[in-house]
Amino acid sequence: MTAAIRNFVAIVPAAGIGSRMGAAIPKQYLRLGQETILSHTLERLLTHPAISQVIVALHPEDDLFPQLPLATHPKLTQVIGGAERADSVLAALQVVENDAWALVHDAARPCLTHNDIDKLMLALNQFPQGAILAAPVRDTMKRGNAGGTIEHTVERTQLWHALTPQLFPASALKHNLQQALQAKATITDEASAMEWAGIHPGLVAGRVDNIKVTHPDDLELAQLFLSQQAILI
Ligand SMILES: Nc1ccn([C@@H]2O[C@H](COP(=O)(O)OP(=O)(O)OP(=O)(O)O)[C@@H](O)[C@H]2O)c(=O)n1
Ligand SMILES: C[C@](O)(CO)[C@H](O)COP(=O)(O)O
Repeated sequence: MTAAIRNFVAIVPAAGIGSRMGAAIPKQYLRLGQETILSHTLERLLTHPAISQVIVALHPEDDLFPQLPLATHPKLTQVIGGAERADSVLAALQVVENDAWALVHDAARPCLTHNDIDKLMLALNQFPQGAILAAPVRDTMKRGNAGGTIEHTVERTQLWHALTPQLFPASALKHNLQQALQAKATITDEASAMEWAGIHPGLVAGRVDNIKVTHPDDLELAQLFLSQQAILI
C-alpha cells in the first residue's frame, strides 16, 4: 500500500501572557540555555522534513518576536492570536489550506522530539480522523473539594494527560472549532473541539519530557530535558 502523501502544517499558539509563570515577560520568551522557549519549539517544527509550513499565532502587542533569529525563516508565517488559546488556533487555521493536516503544538512545549512527531503522523494510518500525543496517568488521582480535602479517588484506568501536538484535518478542525466556540463549549485543546463534534481522536503515547512550561519550577525541568536530549541526539 503506498503511503498517503499528506501536507502537514504546524500551528503554534504563542499569544499567551504566561500569568501562572509570573515573569516580567511572556513565558515563551524566557530563555532555556541560549535560546527562548519559543525558539526551541519553532526549531523542532521548522526542521522536521514533513512539515511544510509553521504558523505562529502571536499576541497583538508582542514586540519580542521580531528579535528572534528564526523570525524571518521562509517556512514561518505569523498571525495575530485571540483572547483564548482556541481563538489563536482558529486564527491560524484561517490561513491553512483546507486539504492540509494541522499539527497544533503549544509554544510552551519546547522539548518535543522529531520521533514523537513521526509517531503521531504514522498513527493517522490507524486513526484517520486525527490523533493526539498523550501520556498515561501514572499516579493515583484524587478529586479535591473546596475544603482542601479529598472528595474521592478518580478511576485512572484509561486516564491520560493530553499533550501536543494534536493532529487533525485542517478543514474539519476549523469547522468543528468554529461551531464549538459559537456554542460556548469549553475548548482547552483541539481534541475537545473534535470530541464536541462526536469524533473520537486516537491516543498516541508520547514522551513524558514533552512538558508544558507553565509554572516557575518547570523551567529547570525543561532545561534538564533539553540538555539530556542534546546528549542523546
Ligand atoms: N490567548 C492565548 C492563550 C494561550 N496561548 C498559547 O497556548 C499555549 C498553552 O497555553 P498556556 O500554557 O496556558 O499559556 P498561557 O496562556 O500563556 O499561560 P497562563 O494560562 O499561565 O497565562 C501557550 O503556548 C500560549 O502561548 C495562545 O496562543 N493564545
Ligand atoms: C493543549 C494542552 O496543552 C493539552 O494539555 C492544554 O489543554 C493547554 O491548556 P492551557 O490551560 O492553555 O495551558
